Amino acid sequence: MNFISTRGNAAGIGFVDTFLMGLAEDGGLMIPAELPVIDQDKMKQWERLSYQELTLEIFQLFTGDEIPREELKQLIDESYATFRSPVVTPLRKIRDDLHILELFHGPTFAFKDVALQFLGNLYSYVSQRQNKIINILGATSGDTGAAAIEGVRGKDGIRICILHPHEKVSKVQELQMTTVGNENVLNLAVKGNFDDCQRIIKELFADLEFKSRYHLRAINSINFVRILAQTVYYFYAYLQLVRQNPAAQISFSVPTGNFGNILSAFLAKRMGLPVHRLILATNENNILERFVREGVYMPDEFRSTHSPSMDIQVASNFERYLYYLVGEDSQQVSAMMKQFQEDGKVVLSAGLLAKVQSDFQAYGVKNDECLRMIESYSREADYLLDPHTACGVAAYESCGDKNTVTVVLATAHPAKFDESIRLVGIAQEFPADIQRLFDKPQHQQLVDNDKAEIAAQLERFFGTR
Ligand SMILES: Cc1ncc(COP(=O)(O)O)c(C=O)c1O
Ligand SMILES: N[C@@H](CCOP(=O)(O)O)C(=O)O
Repeated sequence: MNFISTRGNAAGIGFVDTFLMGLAEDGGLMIPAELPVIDQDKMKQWERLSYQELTLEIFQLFTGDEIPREELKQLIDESYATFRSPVVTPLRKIRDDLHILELFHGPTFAFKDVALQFLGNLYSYVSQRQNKIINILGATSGDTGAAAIEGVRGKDGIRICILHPHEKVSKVQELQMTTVGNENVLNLAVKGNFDDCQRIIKELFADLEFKSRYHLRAINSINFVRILAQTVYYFYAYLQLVRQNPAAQISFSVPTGNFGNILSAFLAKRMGLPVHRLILATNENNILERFVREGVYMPDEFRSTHSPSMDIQVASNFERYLYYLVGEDSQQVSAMMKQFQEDGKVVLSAGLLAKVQSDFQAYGVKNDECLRMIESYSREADYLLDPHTACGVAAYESCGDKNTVTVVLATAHPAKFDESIRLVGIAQEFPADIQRLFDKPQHQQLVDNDKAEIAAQLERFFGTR
């Protein structure tokens, strides 16, 4: 399959080169030149596949013959062997109308493991097969960083540097990233917020000379392979539910910050997955909710919330959605992104806004509402929600269709966000893998919110062999 940039200046690039490229060279984001369409017959054949088998089928549509099927299968099997659940992403029924898709059974207890265990193995594979230098640069609000580090720590030929916002991630997230003692890992704690971290790495990726000198690779969702790996769990959840009830109409409520998680759902739907409704759940950093409600995409004041991983204003994958919204017209996307750079906002026409509102329902969850959800689901359903999942549940409660089936994505284990859980008076026991982090030494460097200082750190870390 060929991949192109949302801004039109990269064309005819294969799967592996797209994976290595991360951000497109024209500053846009890579997407498939044409999305495959999966018909109902194919979907029926997929109904009884395991998670790993389904991943193989979906990935093969995108990798073509660039990765031999047996080798791809091995990469996938290795990636999901680290999960604590044999079905990888189990569904829990709360009520007839509500299921929770638990995406947190990977090594770092967050949904990011689903894609990043695979990306880590794929980087190793490409590094060995093509003798490529793999220097990974990423930004995190907490979960991507931990999962990416876990995916590559100690792997030959790979180094990773992760920027996280200092004192704006949870204690467990910080420990997961910074207690890793491997020499191929560098943690930079930036005196800023996640948007600052993401802006700086995007600027470094956009500096083509710097990017090529240090062989920079991406693990954030600017890398299309991240998005692709996340489409699988939508198919898997849907197929499990229609096997039990073939007439079910199925919706998803998706906690979203960088627009990656819900973009995967949107693409799955474009590929033929019969999704009834897509509910976009945000927190008080509600730029995406306002976009769906008013048709104006404009960052607001940054807020620290009980769901810190979604404390994001500028959503990386928004540009990919814009591309589909404007009918795959890369010139229009370029013009809109230029407008965003110059005026700090994108304003939609009434026609486009109507289209957005037919694609998504959106709801921004207030801090107190998030806590109320955690408390009431613990008391009434005996289910402990993490605060991000609680946003997904609150969004469903507010705008879901109770006569159909909605799947809320549980994007993290509650133990990762004990600071928020404790606020509702719930004491939880940590899984042993989390508890043991508290006894380990931490490795991180505090840096200013300054691109030049961070570039100098990268030169030191990636520049030596
Ligand atoms: C726990 C958790 N939930 C939800 C999200 C939102 O996912 P995305 O940014 O892909 O939309 C994130 C990260 O952003 C996260 O870490
Ligand atoms: N919530 C994310 C933010 C980065 O998003 P990504 O999907 O682009 O990696 C995190 O946990 O870091």
